[in-house]
Amino acid sequence: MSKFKRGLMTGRFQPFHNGHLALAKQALEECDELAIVIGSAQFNFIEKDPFTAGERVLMIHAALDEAGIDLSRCYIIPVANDENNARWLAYLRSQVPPFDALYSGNDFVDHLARSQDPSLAVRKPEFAKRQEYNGTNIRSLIVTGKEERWEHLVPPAVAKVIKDVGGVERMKMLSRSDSNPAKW
Ligand SMILES: Nc1ncnc2c1ncn2[C@@H]1O[C@H](COP(=O)(O)OP(=O)(O)OP(=O)(O)O)[C@@H](O)[C@H]1O
Ligand SMILES: NC(=O)c1ccc[n+]([C@@H]2O[C@H](COP(=O)(O)O)[C@@H](O)[C@H]2O)c1
Repeated sequence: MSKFKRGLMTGRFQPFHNGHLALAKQALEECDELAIVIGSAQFNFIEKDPFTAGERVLMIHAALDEAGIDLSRCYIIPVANDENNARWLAYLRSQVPPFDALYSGNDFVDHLARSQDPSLAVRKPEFAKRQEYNGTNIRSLIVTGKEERWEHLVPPAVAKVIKDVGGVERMKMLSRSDSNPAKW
């Protein structure tokens, strides 16, 4: 029998990389089911958040499928941010199926969750190659580098989605100050 009925992991997944996949596998070893929450779902087409929530759903679904993970055990749920951090956990619970374990290596998320429900189990990931498997690093390599510098850091299915949606060109465009509203 699993330790938990349903785990939840949250992240922006810009893009979903090998570290995220490792965390999903770790959670699925301990939980019957896993909810993967796509946070900051309302943001897209900006440097830090280049992909839409829908594109991130495609990435995660394809990566789990490619890894041979039983998709019937997984829920992929985009959730827009709530401006009120003090009620974040209650807000999150209103958007997702019930969960009894939260998987997060983010200290801020850990702090918010524990302060709002001291009984919730918060599980830390065993970080996989944190310097390389890191969204900020991967976005920077996509913008400045060639395919061989970033492709091995994401599941092959994710690299395909990034290319299919024109993600590389989009990110290069967003990095140029004249085409990025955030830099106007
Ligand atoms: N290399 C990794 N191995 C295991 N878990 C990871 C790894 N990188 C991130 N995570 C975890 O995945 C979740 C979502 O992380 P997040 O989307 O912030 O990834 P990130 O790569 O740190 O992104 P960014 O650099 O874009 O902020 C968090 O709980 C985080 O701790
Ligand atoms: N107030 C909120 O809506 C709130 C608070 C904490 C985390 N989150 C989300 O949880 C996710 C976790 O953050 P990391 O991707 O940085 O681990 C983020 O996507 C963020 O959007 C949202």
